Amino acid sequence: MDFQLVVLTSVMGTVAWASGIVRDGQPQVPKLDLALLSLDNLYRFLLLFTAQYVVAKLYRVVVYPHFLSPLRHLPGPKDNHPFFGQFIKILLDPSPIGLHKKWHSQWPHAPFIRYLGLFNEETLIINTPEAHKEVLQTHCYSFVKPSQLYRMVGDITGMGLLFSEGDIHKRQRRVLITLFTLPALKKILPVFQDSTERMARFLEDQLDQDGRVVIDTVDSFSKVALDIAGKALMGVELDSLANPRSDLDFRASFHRTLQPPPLSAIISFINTAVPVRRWIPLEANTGYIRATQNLRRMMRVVIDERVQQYRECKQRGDVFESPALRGVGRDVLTLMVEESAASKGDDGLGADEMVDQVLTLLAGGHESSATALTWCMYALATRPEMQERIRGELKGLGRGAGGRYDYWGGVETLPFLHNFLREVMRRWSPIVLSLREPVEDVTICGTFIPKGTVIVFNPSQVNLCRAIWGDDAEEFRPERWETLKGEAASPYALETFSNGPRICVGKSFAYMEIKCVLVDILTRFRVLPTPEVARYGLEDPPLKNPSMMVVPKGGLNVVLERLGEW
Ligand code: HEM
Repeated sequence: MDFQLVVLTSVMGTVAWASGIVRDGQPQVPKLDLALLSLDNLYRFLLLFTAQYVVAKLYRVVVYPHFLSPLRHLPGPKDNHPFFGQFIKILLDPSPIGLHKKWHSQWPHAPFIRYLGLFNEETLIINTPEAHKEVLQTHCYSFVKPSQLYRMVGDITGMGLLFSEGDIHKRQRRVLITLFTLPALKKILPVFQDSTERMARFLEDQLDQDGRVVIDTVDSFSKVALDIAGKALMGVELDSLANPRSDLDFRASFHRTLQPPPLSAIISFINTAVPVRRWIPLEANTGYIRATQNLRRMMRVVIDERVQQYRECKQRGDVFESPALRGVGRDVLTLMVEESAASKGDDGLGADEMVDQVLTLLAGGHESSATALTWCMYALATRPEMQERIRGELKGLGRGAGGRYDYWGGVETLPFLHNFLREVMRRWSPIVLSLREPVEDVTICGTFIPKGTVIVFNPSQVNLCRAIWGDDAEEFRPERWETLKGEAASPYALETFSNGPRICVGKSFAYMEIKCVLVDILTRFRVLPTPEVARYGLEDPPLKNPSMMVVPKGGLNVVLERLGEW
């Protein structure tokens, strides 16, 4: 914005200077010179531009945040770098949420904590349940996702539900929410069960002579969750998807975008603050761009085929089933195509919109569910008594046809399993943060927030708050969910899936997926810590930073051991 404004005023200044509107400080009759594009005028322009740009930046970086901003008195760290604020400290911290947590413990009751980001950009962290409620629910549509957030993941998702705003968001949400209702999930469940059973059989095949296998949970569950998502969201075997014009198949492209190599992750981190993506010719960056373009092309092929197959099937008067899921169940894309075909007026989704939506669901759901599964495995490996408790609950359930547990009347109702999972979600919220900015000046919990201020929504800020969860907030204690009291009983005390009109659309889908995986693992294997994990004990392993997910640095290995009869 500053840049455009300064260019405009510099052009106007150059014209005025060159054509003699102002000379010796006196206004003159303008005399337009046809040779405006001369070298002299270029020097004049550069002079005016540099002078004005430096003044504008000094104002933004030094004067406004330190002396004029109405937010400058809010609580927050003051040990800022003169130009980079807390940016470098956040980047170099051992945890992506470490400094946020530290500031929260210093100011637990402040609705917002203010810190300065890159070039001293003022940033507010939502800090209390009340402030979360106001931003995410009461004033939800007074806030939008800022361009920084789009630059984090928008290359992958496009303008799907995650980034649409206002009436477009409400319309898309109406369509997508129907795909995650209980009847829809019941159609999707067999696809999950099919996939998780195949995963368990695959793991059994990997066991050594002692009946053991070591798995890197981060890597393995990322693959498992992507397989499940491929089937459950798109009705395809991901290994069958490739782009003939690229050496990266779907899986590799997805991996390249969501788990980038370190330099690529750093470029992505910088790109959220300053849009440098287009200008960096390094392979670490161009590889990322190629991978995102590749994903979109492959997705478009799948969707065009699905729409075509659906139309042909309807013309024949048959019930449509995705070819890869015949006799198994339904996938979200098919439900989306059916819903769009049946919808009246403008509610249906076009093919481009479907590409955005499916990639949004895939990006929104895959890595977050995989990360939650990693933390489940970590919790189980370090707390064997909890494995036994879940097995004990499963023992009480009967098995139906094909040896499968009844899900809705059985697995879904197991209290300890549910509390275990809720505690995993609280203790290790997979998502590091999301962003908002107000589209107009707003006052939230008595704090005046000017339009355009960057607002950070970090679920762990309330999930781990001692004032809400007690002095043992950092402990992993599923039992706490049996008797929630006071503020902990409020839905705003747990922000892992957000709240309000933009609450995660895939929350029940994620719970169902994770429970299916846990059941298949815990009924076949004992989960044991590797010596490295045993060394961490009940302390968290080191975390990856920068990262969009709260995930162990360099992976996290556990041992799966054949269980035998139990
Ligand atoms: C453990 C797993 C998951 C976690 C922790 C999680 C967390 C979240 C959070 C915090 C948001 C709010 C983001 C924001 O407002 O900026 C969100 C939104 C969203 N999530 Fe999830 N999610 C999970 C699984 C899923 C799954 C499985 C899907 C899809 C299949 C999904 C799809 C979405 C979508 C589409 C949105 C945008 C909703 C909207 O803006 O209306 N998520 N999720």
